[in-house]
Amino acid sequence: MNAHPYVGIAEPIRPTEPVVPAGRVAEPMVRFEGLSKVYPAYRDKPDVEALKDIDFAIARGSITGVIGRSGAGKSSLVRLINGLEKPTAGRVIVDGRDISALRGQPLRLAQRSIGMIFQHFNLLSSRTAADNIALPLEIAGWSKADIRARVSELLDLVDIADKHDRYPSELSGGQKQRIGIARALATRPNVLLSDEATSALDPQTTRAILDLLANINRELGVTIILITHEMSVVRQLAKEVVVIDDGRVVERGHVADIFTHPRHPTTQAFLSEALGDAVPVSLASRLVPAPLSVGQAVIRVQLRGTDAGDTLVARLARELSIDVALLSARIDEIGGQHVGSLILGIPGGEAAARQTVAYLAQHHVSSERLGYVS
Ligand SMILES: Nc1ncnc2c1ncn2[C@@H]1O[C@H](COP(=O)(O)OP(=O)(O)OP(=O)(O)O)[C@@H](O)[C@H]1O
Repeated sequence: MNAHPYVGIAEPIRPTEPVVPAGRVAEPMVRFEGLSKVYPAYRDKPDVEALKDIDFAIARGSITGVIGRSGAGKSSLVRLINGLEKPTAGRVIVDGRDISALRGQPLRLAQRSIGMIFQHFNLLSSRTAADNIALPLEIAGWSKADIRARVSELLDLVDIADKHDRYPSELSGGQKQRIGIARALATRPNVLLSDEATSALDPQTTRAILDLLANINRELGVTIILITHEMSVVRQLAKEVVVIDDGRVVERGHVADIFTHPRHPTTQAFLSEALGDAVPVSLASRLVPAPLSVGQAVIRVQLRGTDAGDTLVARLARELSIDVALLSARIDEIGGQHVGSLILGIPGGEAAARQTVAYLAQHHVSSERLGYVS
């Protein structure tokens, strides 16, 4: 029997050894308990501690983003959730069952209740869209008539009913990912693991796929775990976020809280990248480190969860009587709070620059002197 991770089954699996008594509403969909993963030394390569002491839970029906840089341990976490890897220590409980303890047929059955979507779609090029979606149903032994009905339902769900007979080579990236999503959902899994599923798509298609995933979560109640290195994906879709760095969970909580008040340097770096904190090239080329007799001090203001972002510059200018120049601005809203960065030009010499920095600090807004321009 084929053991592709995306393959599902027709009926809900009956747990053989439930860890938690049935009916416990609060039981999360996925729970990591003291989870560690070490890949043993190989030839001249030392041991790799890919995951260290992971302890957190993912609520049923939630959409959780797991974000981290390359090598942080995201793929290892995915492989531990769907039982393709065994933990070195600890365990992973999925839907009440310790998946890390399952082997053979019970493991294959459990894997079928976890849908997977991939960055490069992993469709079979020799099969049409409909036949790709049908594959897990064929493996699960559905009848031809049931498969036909279910495939047609799924094509409607992902909104590409007209592509039924098309081959992957005839489809766009977004359409291929829709097929991937339909295939992952074919057998009604409880959990959908998305492993960088939008990383190969353009921003507009990404948006459409994320909207589709949001609808699926809302309508089918499937728990979605989004593995990504892109903060924008987490921000658009997830309510909860887990930041992994060097195999450890370094921050975790509501997306709005974490991204408006990032504490760990990795989270701060994700935010800066997403918001484009970089100084515009035309400004950077004119910046000098020492004050000029005539010119402006250039100050970068970090808006992190302040609700006063929209009036801050106006108030600063009015209250300090300074002709503040707005040299660059990037403001976004996360959970109703302003997040972004402004680059201000402050004329009036050192005294005005110091006053500005003090004013911002008084209002709990952090700032940084970038230099001076004439
Ligand atoms: N099968 C393996 N054998 C040995 N080391 C591995 C194996 N798989 C992953 N690693 C190592 O474990 C660490 C975590 O890798 P992992 O692929 O989980 O990270 P990731 O966050 O998914 O990275 P990426 O975004 O680049 O895929 C890395 O140092 C990686 O080299």
